[in-house]
Amino acid sequence: MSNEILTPREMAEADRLAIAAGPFTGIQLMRNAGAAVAAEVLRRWPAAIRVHVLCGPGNNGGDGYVVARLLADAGVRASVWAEGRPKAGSDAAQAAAECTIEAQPISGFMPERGDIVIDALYGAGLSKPLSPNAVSAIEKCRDARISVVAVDLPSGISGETGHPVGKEAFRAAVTVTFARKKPGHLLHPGRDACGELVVADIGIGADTVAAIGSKCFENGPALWRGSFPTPAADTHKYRRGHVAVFSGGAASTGAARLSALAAARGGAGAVTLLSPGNALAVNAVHLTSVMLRRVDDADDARAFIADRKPSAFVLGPGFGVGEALRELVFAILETAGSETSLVLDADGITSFEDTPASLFITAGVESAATLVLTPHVGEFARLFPGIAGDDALSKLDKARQAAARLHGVVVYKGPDTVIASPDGRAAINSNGTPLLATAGSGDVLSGIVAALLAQGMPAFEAACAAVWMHAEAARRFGPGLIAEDLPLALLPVLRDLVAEHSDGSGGLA
Ligand SMILES: NC(=O)C1=CN([C@@H]2O[C@H](COP(=O)(O)OP(=O)(O)OC[C@H]3O[C@@H](n4cnc5c(N)ncnc54)[C@H](O)[C@@H]3O)[C@@H](O)[C@H]2O)[C@@H](O)CC1
Ligand SMILES: [K+]
Repeated sequence: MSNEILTPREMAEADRLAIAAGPFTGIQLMRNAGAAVAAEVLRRWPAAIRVHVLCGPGNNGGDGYVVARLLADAGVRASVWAEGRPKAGSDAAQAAAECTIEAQPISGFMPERGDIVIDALYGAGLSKPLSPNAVSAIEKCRDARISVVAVDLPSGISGETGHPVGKEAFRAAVTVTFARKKPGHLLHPGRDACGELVVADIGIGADTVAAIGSKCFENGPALWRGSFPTPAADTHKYRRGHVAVFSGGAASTGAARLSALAAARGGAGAVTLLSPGNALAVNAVHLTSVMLRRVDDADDARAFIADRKPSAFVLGPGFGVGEALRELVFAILETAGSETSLVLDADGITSFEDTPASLFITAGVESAATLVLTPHVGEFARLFPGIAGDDALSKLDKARQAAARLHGVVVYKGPDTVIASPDGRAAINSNGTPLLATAGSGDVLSGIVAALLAQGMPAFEAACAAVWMHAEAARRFGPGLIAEDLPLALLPVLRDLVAEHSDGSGGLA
């Protein structure tokens, strides 16, 4: 796998293991890193005349000295501006000694429009806010609209959280990182600060990375294609899974129908809309292949479960917050069985704002149905206020802690959706698009998750696949997208996934 994400600490451990295993020593890895950055600069700006390299005191600065030396060797006018000096005897000190360009104090750095700047001030070792000189360098780059190439990470951004450690951070056009992406490259606002992200191979092997045992991945088909459902030739509709979606009352039925349609497009063999009596008529006029059944309360839900044995439920979209919803959740978790799943979204989450422990305890019982929760930032804070308010935690940490507390999968939505499983696995989604910021898009996502669960995909993989497909569908559809378009926009995405499954060509990365 090459989709593991390493925290800065895990990356330092991978460096250590790689150096211990050989063949590369620390300085050789640093030379490889610097060479990768210099090659990227020369490839993108073959006519670059003047390049400024900002070098910090640690190994990030060490990479910078290598870049400066190689660019000068290639005939570029390279200058070096240093903040602090590498510690004697360190790899960075050796890289600085091999660079014959005289380092000048960073306070004198003054780029001009058209220059290129290499930001090699701080990377994985950033431990405090940037100095006034470093902040001033950022401002000079911004004012002169300089193209910045960040080494490993834009200085000022935490590789762990993606948040600035102080108030300021570089905004790069390109960031070249090494071996694997770090959370800070994919979590906002770090993702935007990176510009285009390039992952360079510097000689740290896949087996070394595997030995680290990271349980965090970048979301994409490589993560879940092995369990993606493809209907067998002898299948029938109920073997492809039966999804049940709860409708709200007469004035709020649309959200549930969006979920239901998405569940059908997502491959569920049968979908039933469970509607209160007062909304049956309005639902009936809008449904064709989706079945309709009257369910007014938890007793009706239990009867439906005993009678039809659905494989996955969606509850929350447009339903209304309150006791009626909570009773349905308990009815499903307690009676549907551990082979079934419940996707709890929107009002389904908010309904537990005052009594979250009751949800966590019920979901934690071994025989309970599997729970997948899909909160956006506001809903997340309602259910997990302590976790949400802890500024030291990254979005990744927050989702993981929430999943452990919930005993279920958490899809913490946003432009950088994080999917976390109670077993510690997590994925950061990177194909998100602002096109999805449209009413009803979350209802569609819930329906896709349920469709994949109903077809037997494990909960973490189903949630990851649904998040990726949802965004991919929106991207391919493009501007003008509304939630109603999304179920149909899934078709080309599904077509490629299924084709890839059957011919093994790996058409989607
Ligand atoms: N062998 C290795 O370990 C490799 C490391 N690489 C590079 O090494 C980097 C990590 O190196 P380091 O761990 O030395 O960390 P950094 O180079 O990011 O910074 C560490 C140094 O900066 C100081 N510092 C941190 N924040 C500061 C601030 N805001 N103001 C002033 N000083 C500050 C620290 O006290 C320490 O001296 C990676 O980002 C990557 O660029 C690459 O060369 C690949 C190989
Ligand atoms: K940097």
